[in-house]
Amino acid sequence: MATHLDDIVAAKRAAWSGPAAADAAARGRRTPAVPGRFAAALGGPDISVIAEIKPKSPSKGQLLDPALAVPTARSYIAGGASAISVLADTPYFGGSPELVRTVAEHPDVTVPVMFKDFLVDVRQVTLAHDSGADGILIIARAVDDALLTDLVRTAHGLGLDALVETFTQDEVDRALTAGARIVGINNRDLQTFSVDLDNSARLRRDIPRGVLTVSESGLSGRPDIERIAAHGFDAALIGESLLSNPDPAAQLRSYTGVQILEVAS
Ligand SMILES: O=C(O)c1ccccc1NCC(=O)[C@H](O)[C@H](O)COP(=O)(O)O
Repeated sequence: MATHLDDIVAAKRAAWSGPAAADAAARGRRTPAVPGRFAAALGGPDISVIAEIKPKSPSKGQLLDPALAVPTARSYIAGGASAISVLADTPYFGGSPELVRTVAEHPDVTVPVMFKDFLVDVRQVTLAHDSGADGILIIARAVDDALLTDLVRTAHGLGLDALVETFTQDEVDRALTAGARIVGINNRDLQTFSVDLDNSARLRRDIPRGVLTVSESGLSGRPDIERIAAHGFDAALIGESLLSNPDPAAQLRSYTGVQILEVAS
């Protein structure tokens, strides 16, 4: 059965199938990328939060007026977010590369920004770079091994960090083989939209030390954050629960000081 991800990826492949999409890239980046900036923001003894700006989503519908992206980024930073993820996809998530640029280039945005799209073509990495992002997200399931490796290498070559999102053990293995230095584990099943935090717990075990880990999706409340920190995650990627909270800064502050437990691997 086709998943929601399959539909999104098919649309993205169609959009990037010709030369026209490449014209959307390249308006030039205002300041050079600082290699490792995004990854460095996720290090440290306490759990980091990548707070997401996602105007809408297939699972939750409308979440944020894109015109409020910068004020939202300000409250995320006031609450202690380590980095901000901005959706670059328009049809399904209501973001755009321009929205990434608006947030990344704003003088009040002092933390690294991740370009969040569905990558199916290396030209999208250039687009992310030119949009002022410090990191990209690559969904392992959306690409084959050769393209996964190419996307990771291209990102590193341009001074961007790559967070490779996985959902199964096989995808974790593929991410590590492709040279991922940051591995994300999705808690959301993109076929049913059900969320299971145990997926993070299961797949975290065999990820070696030295690779940063991010638990993604469906996280809300300090108990969730403490739970993933107890499994050794360096960071949490959080969107919907922050966007539906009238005071996201207070929510983020409530996660302060959650220490990451050492894992055996
Ligand atoms: O969020 C969705 O509904 C979604 C649907 C189909 C593909 C991907 C989707 N989300 C991508 C994400 O990575 C999440 O936005 C991110 O992990 C934050 O999740 P949440 O805190 O649950 O908003």
